Amino acid sequence: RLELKYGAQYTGKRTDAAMNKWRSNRFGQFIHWGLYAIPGGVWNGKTYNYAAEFLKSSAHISTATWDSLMYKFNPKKFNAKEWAKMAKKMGVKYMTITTKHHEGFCLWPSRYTDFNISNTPYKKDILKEIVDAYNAEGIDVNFYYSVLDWHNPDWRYDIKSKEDSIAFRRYLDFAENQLKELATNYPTVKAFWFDGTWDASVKKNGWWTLEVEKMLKSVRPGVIINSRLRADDYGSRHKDSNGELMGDYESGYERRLPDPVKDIKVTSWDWEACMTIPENQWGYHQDWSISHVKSPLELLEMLVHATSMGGNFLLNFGPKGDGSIRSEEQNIAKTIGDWMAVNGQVIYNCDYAGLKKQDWGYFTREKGSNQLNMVIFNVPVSGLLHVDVPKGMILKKAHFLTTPGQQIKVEEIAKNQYLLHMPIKLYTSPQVIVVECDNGK
Ligand SMILES: C#C[C@@H]1N[C@@H](C)[C@@H](O)[C@H]1O
Repeated sequence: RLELKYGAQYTGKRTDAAMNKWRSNRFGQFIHWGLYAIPGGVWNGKTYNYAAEFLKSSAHISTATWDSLMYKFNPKKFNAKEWAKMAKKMGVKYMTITTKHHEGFCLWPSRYTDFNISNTPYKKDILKEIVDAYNAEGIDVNFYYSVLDWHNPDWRYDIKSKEDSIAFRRYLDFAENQLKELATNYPTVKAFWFDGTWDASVKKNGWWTLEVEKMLKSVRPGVIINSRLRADDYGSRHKDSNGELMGDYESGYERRLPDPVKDIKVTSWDWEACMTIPENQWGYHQDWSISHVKSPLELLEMLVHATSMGGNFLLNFGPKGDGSIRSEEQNIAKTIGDWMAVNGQVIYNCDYAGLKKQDWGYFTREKGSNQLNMVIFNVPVSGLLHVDVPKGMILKKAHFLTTPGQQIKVEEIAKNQYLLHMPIKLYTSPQVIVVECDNGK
């Protein structure tokens, strides 16, 4: 093992109340909103297919031109309470919002840069409106913060000279001041979601990433930090040079999920996957016909998949520049919310059940419960659901979550092997079967 000054500060899962709440939340809404929402992936009449929040670089727009978008940011259709109500109905328990994305524009009236909401026609502290509206709906709010900052002249992609080092040190002080400002002025914030930390300049300053983690945890005790902030003494990210996870949960799953067999080890630490609805658009893009757009059922399966492996699922929304939510996103929120209203108990406060993955779908288990949840996406033509159980576990009774009075036949076919007999019919939404187990302990 290497002696590290800036490596993991602890091993194993945090078990304090704040982390237990973060874990039990399971389902979150990501919101990417900034100046990039105004052009929405189109510049001078040309549509750029790459992620809309990267339009400045895709269309080779100068910083001066891009930054002047600030004078156009005036979301007339913005209504924080409507956003929060939609999120509540979708069934999310937390929301992570981009306080500052790579463009450097701040949704809050930061005292450390003029490139912020107070200098837009909107003027008001829009971040506070959003935090208050979501908190009022009982939804926890987390802050996304990009360390990468295209606006700040002290930002550096690498440190190649004394001048770079002096400038970047100024930048790190600026960023730390902004983070302290966010943690101080928005006291209900529950977690910080760092991004834009992949460049050599940050990897060469692992000390700063630990200093920021410690500062935030002292300003806001219990606050949760993602692994993406962290670099160790040797520039190793997410996991330190001894292979230990840094921060409080792994946040490397971006637009992908761990494999239920090959990546089963993720069940031993906390993690979160963040997901776009189109293939790769985080900020609002005017034209979603340029790529596949995931259906509500595809996204619902990803949520269940994440829960089944002990992870959180953060589904992204990209509000328009006028503050409205596009109809496709509203429809997805409604469809997922309708399912969650009936079946949310197999997601919230649920975790990896410890059983072998089967083709028909996913197992989840509520913490401390002797009830096994089976979420079925692929009904076998035989109607027979195969279940391999760990030694000592006995499956007793089963029924659909929604019809507790109708038993489903549970047939033991061999040692630690069962078949559940599902009525053969057309199912048009994921089915949930709950199974009473005897864990033999
Ligand atoms: C690349 C990249 C960024 N990481 C995602 C979470 C989005 O913020 C995207 O712009």
